[in-house]
Amino acid sequence: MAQYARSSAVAVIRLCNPPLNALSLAVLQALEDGLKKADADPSVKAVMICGENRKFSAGADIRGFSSPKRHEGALGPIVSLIESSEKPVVAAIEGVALGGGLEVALGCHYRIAHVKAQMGLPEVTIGLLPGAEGTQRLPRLIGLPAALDMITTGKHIPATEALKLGLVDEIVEENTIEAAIRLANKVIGQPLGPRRLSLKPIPRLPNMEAFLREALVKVKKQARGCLAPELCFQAVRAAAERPFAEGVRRERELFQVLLTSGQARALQYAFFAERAVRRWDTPSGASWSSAAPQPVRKAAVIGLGTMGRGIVTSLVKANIPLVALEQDLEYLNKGRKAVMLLLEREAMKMERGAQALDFHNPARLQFTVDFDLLHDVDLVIEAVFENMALKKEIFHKLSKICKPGALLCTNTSALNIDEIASATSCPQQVIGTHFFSPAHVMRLLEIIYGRHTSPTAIATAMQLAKALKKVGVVVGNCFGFVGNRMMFPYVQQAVFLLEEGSRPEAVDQVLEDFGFKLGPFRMSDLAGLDVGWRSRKDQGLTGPSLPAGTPARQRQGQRYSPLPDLLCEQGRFGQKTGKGWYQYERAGGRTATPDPWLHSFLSHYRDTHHIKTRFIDQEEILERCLFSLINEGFAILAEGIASGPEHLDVIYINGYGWPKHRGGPMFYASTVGLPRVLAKLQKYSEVHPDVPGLRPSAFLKKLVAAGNPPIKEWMSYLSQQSSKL
Ligand SMILES: CCCCCCCC/C=C\C=C\CC(=O)SCCNC(=O)CCNC(=O)[C@H](O)C(C)(C)COP(=O)(O)OP(=O)(O)OC[C@H]1O[C@@H](n2cnc3c(N)ncnc32)[C@H](O)[C@@H]1OP(=O)(O)O
Repeated sequence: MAQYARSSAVAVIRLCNPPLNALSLAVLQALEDGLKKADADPSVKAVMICGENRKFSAGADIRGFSSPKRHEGALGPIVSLIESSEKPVVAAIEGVALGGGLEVALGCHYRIAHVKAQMGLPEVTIGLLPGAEGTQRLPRLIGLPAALDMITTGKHIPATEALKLGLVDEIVEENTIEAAIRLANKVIGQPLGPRRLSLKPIPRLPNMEAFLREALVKVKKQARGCLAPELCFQAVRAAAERPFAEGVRRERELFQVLLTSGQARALQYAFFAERAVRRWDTPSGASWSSAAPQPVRKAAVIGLGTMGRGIVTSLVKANIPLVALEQDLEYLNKGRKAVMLLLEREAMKMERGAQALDFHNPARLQFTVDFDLLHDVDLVIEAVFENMALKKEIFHKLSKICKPGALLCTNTSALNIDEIASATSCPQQVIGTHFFSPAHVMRLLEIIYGRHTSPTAIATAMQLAKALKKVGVVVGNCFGFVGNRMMFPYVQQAVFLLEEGSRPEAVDQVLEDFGFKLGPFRMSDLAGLDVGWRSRKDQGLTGPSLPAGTPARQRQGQRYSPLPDLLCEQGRFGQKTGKGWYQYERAGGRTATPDPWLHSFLSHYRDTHHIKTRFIDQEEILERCLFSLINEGFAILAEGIASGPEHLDVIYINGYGWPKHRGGPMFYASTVGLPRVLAKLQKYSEVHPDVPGLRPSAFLKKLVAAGNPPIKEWMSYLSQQSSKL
């Protein structure tokens, strides 16, 4: 748990808890023992603390926070013990020093870091605050503005920036341990008072009050209902306003509030869920543990519309040489211009700028209309618009032109992977890679295997997600896959609520108050209403192929709302046309304002169809939208389309703006309680028997009958499945 050794007069304490030396209670005990041993040994003149395997520490063991043991006071006293040592203590930071790990380093009298090390206090991202006096020491070391920024955002900073901020005393490119031992020997006998952060005053700001006021407004705005950032702020404010010991007391109180909060549980669940989905498997037995990815040395993207441009940008940022293909020169030039603009912007955001991206080099990024140039690529991502015939034509061509073994990916958001693969002679190499817009920003990559997709293809797509710094989630093939399939009943309920008397702004408000970045109507306006309209026309739900005499508000005996189709017929496609569910300042404008035209259009529509309007309260809006989405999630799990609830949650958090502090839809259902979700669905389903999305799924009923088991046991109620959580 921690090794104790000697390098002449320097005692070396090495934290050991692979892979990242998380601070479990055992590690902390061993650290304390080591410090006491060094203190008691008169031949020890200085101490050096480092971590096993060139990693300092990723902080407190997050799994430990859900245990009933008391641990809130476990680390703070040890950090104080380090600081009060009469022998100089040097931290040798390699790899990561995060959370409690950095707090240990802050207790040390000197900090030396490897140039590639990363530091941060990311507790806020798991619903906590740095509870081992970090909120009190960091502002004393690097000043209030920088400390507040690090603590309320949880960002990791590289060693070079840490040096500029004064967080570390020195950075080294070679052996950090040797450099730290040298430093420890050098400072033996020097006064330690000035190195004890708890004794330092906070550097004053010209107008502390105004700074804190403005900072709080910013923190609250960014938090969007998440509690931890504001409590982090309060702890740092205590550092600015109170003596050290009082600040520590305040930090402990606030830490305790967060530790027992539902939000912390949700965020910690989300942390492990994101890691659990990396261990993918399929019902046919393919698995991450046995499938090896193939290398992607060169890739191609077909189609330079909005999605294709973002995908190209992502691949260039990941340093993958690339061919970008369009159907003709006009589209190619338009696409090239847009891609270059995106890349210029990305380069400006990066530390080493455009040089690092190297996108002006045709050997790294080539634009073409010539399909034959795809003959030597390892992977192709097709990103043309959602049309099965067009996609099949392209895949047929690809299977003839590409080299054997090349991975053929389709960026479809709903279409059948098997049908696309049927156009090729190599269906085992065909896979869905569903990116989310904007593709160079959004973290989610939904990876869809078809009936014939090989384990190697899945492993390669997962490897690609990692290279693109995205979260890959492997799911099965069905209409809309996981994300959009769960979205359909949610959006459908939102539209039905309008028919029954609500307004877009009222529905959006409820869901945005819940924590979504955008409510369903603002989101549809952003995505473009025409996208769904085209899909509904292709499905024969609207448009010229609709059989004459079809009732306006029914399709195949089920309730249907033609409202979105009617808006599209009016040319209201959302932001792009300046009008949709809202009105905008101009076509392409982003500021949504309620539209009186839409309100009277809705009244007229309700009159035409003799719909009695009623007042719909917030609870009904929230429950009908969310529970129908969750209900679809249970159906997806029962069908084996996803191998666990964590997959659905990771998809929703990273691709659909679901508030992370609520843990994802399935985790949320577990916190509401499955009996309650079931009872509400039953109630709404009785009122709306023609809406299948409200009919409780058999799996949900089974779990309720089984006594509402915890989320990690759900899958065991389906034959043979086990949870990865
Ligand atoms: C019982 C607890 C006693 C402690 C008492 C403390 C008392 C309170 C006082 C202080 C409170 C301090 C609060 C904290 O320190 S909270 C922790 C803050 N740290 C973090 O949030 C960092 C979390 N880790 C990461 O962000 C990443 O792991 C990173 C370090 C960036 C590395 O990323 P990557 O290279 O992608 O590796 P993985 O994420 O896959 O990690 C590898 C496995 O390690 C597990 N892991 C990582 N960090 C922790 C951790 N802090 N605790 C437990 N486990 C951790 C991770 O889950 C991976 O394992 P697996 O694949 O099995 O899930």
